[in-house]
Amino acid sequence: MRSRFICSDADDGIVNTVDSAGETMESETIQEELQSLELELKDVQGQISALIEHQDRLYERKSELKTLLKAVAASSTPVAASGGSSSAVENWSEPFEWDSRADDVRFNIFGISKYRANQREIINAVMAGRDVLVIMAAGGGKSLCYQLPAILRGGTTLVVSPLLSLIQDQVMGLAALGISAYMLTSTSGKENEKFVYKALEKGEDDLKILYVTPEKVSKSKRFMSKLEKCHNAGRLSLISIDVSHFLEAHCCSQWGHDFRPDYKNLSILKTQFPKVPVVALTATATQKVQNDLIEMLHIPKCVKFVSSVNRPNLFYSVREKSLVGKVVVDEIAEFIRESYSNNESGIVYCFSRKECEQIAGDLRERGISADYYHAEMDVNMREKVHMRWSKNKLQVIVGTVAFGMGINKPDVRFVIHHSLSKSMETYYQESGRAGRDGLPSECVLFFRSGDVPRQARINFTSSMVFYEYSGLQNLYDIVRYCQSKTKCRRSAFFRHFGEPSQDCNGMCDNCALSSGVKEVDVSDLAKLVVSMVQEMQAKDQRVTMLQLGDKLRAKHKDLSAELKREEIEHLVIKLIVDSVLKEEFQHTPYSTNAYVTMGPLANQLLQGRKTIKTETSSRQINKKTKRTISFSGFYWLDLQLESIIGKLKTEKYGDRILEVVMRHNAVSEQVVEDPTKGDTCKSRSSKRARTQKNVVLVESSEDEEEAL
Ligand SMILES: Nc1ncnc2c1ncn2[C@@H]1O[C@H](COP(=O)(O)OP(=O)(O)OP(=O)(O)O)[C@@H](O)[C@H]1O
Ligand SMILES: [Mg+2]
Repeated sequence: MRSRFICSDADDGIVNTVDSAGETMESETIQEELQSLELELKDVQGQISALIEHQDRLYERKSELKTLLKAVAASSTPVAASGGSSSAVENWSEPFEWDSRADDVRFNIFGISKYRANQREIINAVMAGRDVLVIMAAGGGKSLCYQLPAILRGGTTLVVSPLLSLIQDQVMGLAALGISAYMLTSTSGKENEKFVYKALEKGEDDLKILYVTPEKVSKSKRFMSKLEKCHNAGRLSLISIDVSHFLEAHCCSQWGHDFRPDYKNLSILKTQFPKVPVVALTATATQKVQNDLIEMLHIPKCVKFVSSVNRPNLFYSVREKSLVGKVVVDEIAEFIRESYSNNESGIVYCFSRKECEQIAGDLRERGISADYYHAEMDVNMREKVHMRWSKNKLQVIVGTVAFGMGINKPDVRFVIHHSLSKSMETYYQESGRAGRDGLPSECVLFFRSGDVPRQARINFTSSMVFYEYSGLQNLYDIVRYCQSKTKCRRSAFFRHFGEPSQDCNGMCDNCALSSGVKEVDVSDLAKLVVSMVQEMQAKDQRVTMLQLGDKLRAKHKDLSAELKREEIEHLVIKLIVDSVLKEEFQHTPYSTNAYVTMGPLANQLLQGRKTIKTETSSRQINKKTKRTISFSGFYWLDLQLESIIGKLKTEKYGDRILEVVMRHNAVSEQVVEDPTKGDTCKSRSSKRARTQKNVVLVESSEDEEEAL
């Protein structure tokens, strides 16, 4: 019988029981229990910190949603139509003494027959000497809002614009209209600089509009002293600041946005020239960013005009991206050939410079006139490609997102994303390069779950750690946009920009095509995935999304039969987006690895308190059907009709014309629906002709009766 005595170790209160045989059997079991306790404690502490982090996110999201709610409430009251931050409801739509002069300049100099939404009101507020903040969709017509007053007000208008290529575009465009517009930038040469400085100082030469970059204002003392002279002589009549791209490219997020340093110094313009009206313009800005902008530019009393972010003429769609690169390029080439065979201009955005060059070459091999454009190219080469494309000598430009910022081509008919963008904001801006002339255009995004970690990794280099959370949430917003097979694509933009939802008019794939989408409960499979991550985490093993998929299929042979790799990837990404799993990044000097770990809601799923459902769709977007449906909807034809035969005739004859077209469409659709009949290429060409004819514009002619 073994005697036992007890020694108590007062420090940590652990009681050691020691067998008289000197052997400490229990202590081993106690040690083991202690170890598993330590492990479990570690796990629980991990979960607690994850839950606290998740709680922080929820608080942030809650305050963000409250801001959105205020914005939505504000935008539904009349005063907010102009969003005036001034107390009194000012009516900028009433007649003003400059109306006839403004109409004359608008029509005879700019060749514009009528104002678009908000343009006249904005021009009136600027002419009345008010500071103005303009939020207007890409292609909405912001430039007219300061260029027209620049002519009416006399003196010199200073325009601060973010990008050299935008400035060149604008100066060229204005010079072509006979307006004396100049630029003062790193590339504008000594002669030009001499002329501009003399014109600022003396005022003898006609200097209507002067374009500079934000750097010029914040860095050049000489420039500011010349501008002072112009102001002191009473000739500085207006300051326009194009604040699109004022956010750091890497984090367009209302949580962690940061202004480009040179923009922060622009408040000097209002401080130095308090009486000169400032008009700030951008395509997108959430409520919070708007407030920060007003503060940054020192225009607290400005009148705010917030137009809808809606781009009714754009058809948004998401396509599944094949694992095989060649298949993706074939699909892109076929889409362009099928739908845009008349050399209509388009952009293909790629993830990296290498991909740009590869895809441009592949498209050329498939008979598409395409070339690439990225920041590493020699400047002249880049200019040449941009020029050829602008002059329609090149149909498709294949660029990285850097390209999007510099172009103003109004007739871009399609924007294709070969990979997903980094956020809803950037996707809105990049896709917004399409259809700036207001005519129907298409925005297609090729989505594959495997691209998500790549996008996340590339965006979150080590210097990005601070923005990691907000940047990730932004990336997950666009992943949700891509993964949904039922939610209207447009509504994702309204939600992101805090705007009440508007009717899509069938101008997105999820609205245009019959549903045929089913929800499937995949909670059991999700539990297998999460348990596998849990086991590996317990053994301190890290796993990437790809490795997880392979391990799962290796472990559950029965699964691998019916489950394709991309379906597992799709599920893992969905679990990450739903906070059941989490992406963690390990930054090394050479690369950033994205690992999958347990998320804050993992246990809810494992304990059966959460279900996971994915959407499967039997529907295939038949290119032709989609084209016919999307572009023959009454909405879009109505839109075209009005821009061709004007509002009055559309109201008078529009329905009858649409009826005729829809009747033709119905015929062409039957042919489209059963391509098996006869020789498809023959019927396709006759289909194309008919489809093309029906979608082609109804020419405006005096004898409308003829067209019926
Ligand atoms: N009232 C109008 N009627 C017809 N076309 C217009 C009108 N106003 C502007 N446009 C044209 O629409 C196109 C886009 O205008 P603009 O470049 O000013 O857009 P934007 O709002 O600056 O876009 P972004 O945000 O992309 O810079 C231009 O070709 C311009 O001439
Ligand atoms: Mg613009």
